[in-house]
Amino acid sequence: MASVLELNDVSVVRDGNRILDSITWTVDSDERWVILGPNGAGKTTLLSIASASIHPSSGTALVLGEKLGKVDVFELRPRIGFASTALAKRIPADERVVNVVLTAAYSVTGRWNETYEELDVKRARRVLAEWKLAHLENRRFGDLSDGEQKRVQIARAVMTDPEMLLLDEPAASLDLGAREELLQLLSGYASAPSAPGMVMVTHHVEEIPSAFTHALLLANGRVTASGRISDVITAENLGSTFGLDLEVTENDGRYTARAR
Ligand SMILES: Nc1ncnc2c1ncn2[C@@H]1O[C@H](COP(=O)(O)OP(=O)(O)OP(=O)(O)O)[C@@H](O)[C@H]1O
Repeated sequence: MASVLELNDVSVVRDGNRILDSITWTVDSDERWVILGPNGAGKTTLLSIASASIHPSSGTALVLGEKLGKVDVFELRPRIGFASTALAKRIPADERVVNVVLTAAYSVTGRWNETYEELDVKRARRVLAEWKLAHLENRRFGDLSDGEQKRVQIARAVMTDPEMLLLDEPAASLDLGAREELLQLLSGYASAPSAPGMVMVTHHVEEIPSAFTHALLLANGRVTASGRISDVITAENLGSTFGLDLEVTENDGRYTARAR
């Protein structure tokens, strides 16, 4: 299986602080990873490397086989699907949902020209249907609920058939129904053989979609555990990562955690 991400001894230093410290990590195209860790652990910074948004201060990072620092990131980034709240904030509130998704094919937010290929429009509609958004295609993005907006962001991220999909806290701020609906859709997407390598950052084990295969735990910029999800999401590993005495349970690939 080809690797979509290969980090070797990667560190990121900002203002003299080592916010990522000697990370060595490989994501293969048939793996779906979740990253968990306390606030400030470095999760978003790690996704910034994976999305070719920043370069390591030291170490080497191969993204889709291309070495950061040696590759034109403007050619690399369109091959990566990325959904995050920071990106969503750049979507104009009055943009129609279908255009939010469609403009991904042109790597812009905000509709900028009226001549889209019919094929792209068809694909945007198919993706909207897959993410249960077809009935909202003509609504303004800013008028959607949080749950609907999150699904639109992911639909936009998968519109271009990315070779790697990165999701930064896709279920944050969702109510129980919206979270469960999103997790079901993510699980369905992740279990398709054609799905790309995936990495999702979350704060809660309850937000891990059941089809996810691997987990990486981070604390203070360092990896505290990584590997197959059932080996990593344990009371011992999460307890030492979060500095808590925890009880962790698993049921059909879904996890819960509580302080003891
Ligand atoms: N450009 C920067 N300059 C200085 N410090 C930074 C910079 N970017 C991030 N940091 C710091 O690095 C640490 C890791 O930040 P990061 O956002 O990656 O953590 P996180 O695990 O995603 O946190 P959260 O769970 O709160 O979103 C934080 O202490 C943050 O303040």
